[in-house]
Amino acid sequence: MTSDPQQETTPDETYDVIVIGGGPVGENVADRAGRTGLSVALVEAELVGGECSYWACIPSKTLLRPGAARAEARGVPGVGVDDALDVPAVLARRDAMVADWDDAGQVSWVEGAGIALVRGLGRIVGPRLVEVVPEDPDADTDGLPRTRRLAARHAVVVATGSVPVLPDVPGLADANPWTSREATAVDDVPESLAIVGGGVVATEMAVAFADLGARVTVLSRGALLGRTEPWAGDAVAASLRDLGVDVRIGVGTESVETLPDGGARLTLSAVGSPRGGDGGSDAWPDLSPVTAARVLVATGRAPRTQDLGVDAVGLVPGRALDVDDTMLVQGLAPGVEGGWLYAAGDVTGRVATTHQGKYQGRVVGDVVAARFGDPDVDGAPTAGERPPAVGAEPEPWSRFAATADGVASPQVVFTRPEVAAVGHTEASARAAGIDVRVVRYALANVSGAAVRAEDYAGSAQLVVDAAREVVVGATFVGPDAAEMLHAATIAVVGEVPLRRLWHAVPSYPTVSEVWLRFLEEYGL
Ligand SMILES: Cc1cc2nc3c(=O)[nH]c(=O)nc-3n(C[C@H](O)[C@H](O)[C@H](O)COP(=O)(O)OP(=O)(O)OC[C@H]3O[C@@H](n4cnc5c(N)ncnc54)[C@H](O)[C@@H]3O)c2cc1C
Ligand SMILES: NC(=O)c1ccc[n+]([C@@H]2O[C@H](COP(=O)([O-])OP(=O)(O)OC[C@H]3O[C@@H](n4cnc5c(N)ncnc54)[C@H](O)[C@@H]3O)[C@@H](O)[C@H]2O)c1
Repeated sequence: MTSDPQQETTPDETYDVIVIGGGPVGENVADRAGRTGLSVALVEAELVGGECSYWACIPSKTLLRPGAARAEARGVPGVGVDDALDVPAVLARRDAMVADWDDAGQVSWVEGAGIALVRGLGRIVGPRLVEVVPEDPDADTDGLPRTRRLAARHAVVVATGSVPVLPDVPGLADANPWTSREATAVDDVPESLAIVGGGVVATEMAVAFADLGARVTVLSRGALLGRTEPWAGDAVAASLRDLGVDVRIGVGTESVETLPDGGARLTLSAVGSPRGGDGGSDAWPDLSPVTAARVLVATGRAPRTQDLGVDAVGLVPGRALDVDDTMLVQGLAPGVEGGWLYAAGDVTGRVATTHQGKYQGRVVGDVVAARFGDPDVDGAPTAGERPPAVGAEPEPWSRFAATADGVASPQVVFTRPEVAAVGHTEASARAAGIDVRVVRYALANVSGAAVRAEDYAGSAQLVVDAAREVVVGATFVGPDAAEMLHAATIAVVGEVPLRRLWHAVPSYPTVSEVWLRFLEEYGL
């Protein structure tokens, strides 16, 4: 740990606030932190816009959209659709959506917002001190020093995101496996793809690559989408099989052998009990080896703190940055002054979605802006509001608290069917000691579904706190379930009593009419 780096290094530049990481979260932090007149530097090692814009949300959803549009058209007689997708056109649209991996557009937004962009890899070298070096050691620094020492007068906010985890499977690293980066940036669709993992990346990429014409195998240790309702994961497993994907549940990857043609052969073993999580047979899963042109590893992500210098302030590299609800980092070493280090987004290990990270970014941006700037300055959103003292509990649901993280964060998995969920699952509500009542309804039974498609299939569920008669969780599985989720998020965050929801009349004939059915089923 650096004893007193302030005396050891003289900063080259000083800002009020330094944000490390210019992904969607860091951009939001920087924007809001500057709204009370503070000067803000945004340090970005790669592309401004982060993983989400170039290798995650945007390219993956762009690759998934054509198959979804085709399926939707097929559900309506009279609409002619080709069987195969025009793969070059799909990939060209993906390229356009990621701006050909050029961040000029985002940079111009940063500059327009008055934020100083510092390109390079940031590293904490002591309280409020950050060193920045080029990510590529051979890069031309345009006359600037190779190492720039930045000082923050008030705060450093870490928004460095996460990195994929590669499991320690013999031979896997030698097989040159893809992570989501290579999968979302694909130029040549492989003839076959073996996906290790059964979570969000695995299921979304399985649909996308099956749509693009690859022969896909999914190798999952447990039920698919293990953090959602079990019936939602089962529906995705069934639909993947309908798409021709070989879904193996309850299998582990023992070893990987690289084949002379560059492909790989994966040897499998059984994990856990014989019955997979897909509601299927009692038989052991198929453990025959899998051969594929490519392997995609989708076994989760880890907070990106490994090379961040957090040990300089007593934190453990590689671990998530633990934060309170104002996003202030906890656990600095005794003797290191506190109150200046904040974090938001994937790096906190709280929730790994862009929208929730951006929400945390707005919270921490407002906390920093109000704590260290003039919260009442013209145009500041914080006018008239005061943040809690450092370390004090913020008022829940105030602008200075990320209250929704624990109880009301939404997520959409853009598989076919889509899985959209917010708040508690039935199991997590029971574990939290809530007096749970569950209402399930088949979406095909509402008129809007029949109008929408001949073969509309889907299911939806509310988890109700029966003691308070409020919704604490909801899951929608079906075509365009994504667009039905926000009503549920509002009901959960607003703790709207069911008796008041009765007066929120869904339009006819929409699939959202399921809200009326929910309440009728509940007994209203
Ligand atoms: C394949 C895939 C699909 C996804 N799809 C969705 C989706 O549809 N919807 C959704 O909500 N979420 C989705 N996610 C999750 C989403 O991408 C993340 O939650 C989101 O990107 C987190 O934002 P962030 O700003 O915290 O981190 P990131 O987007 O990872 O950005 C962090 C930035 O920090 C930079 N950085 C890191 N370390 C340093 C350093 N030391 N110095 C300087 N810069 C640094 C990085 O270069 C990067 O630009 C997906 C994830 C994956 C992998
Ligand atoms: N639409 C979205 O919102 C979206 C899309 C993609 C990713 N993301 C986010 O990105 C993050 C990463 O996604 P992900 O799918 O990589 O993680 P995940 O946590 O969703 O799934 C990881 C999967 O890998 C399995 N696994 C873990 N270790 C393994 C091992 N050693 N061997 C075999 N299997 C193993 C797990 O059982 C699980 O099925 C997620 O937290 C997710 O929220 C979000």
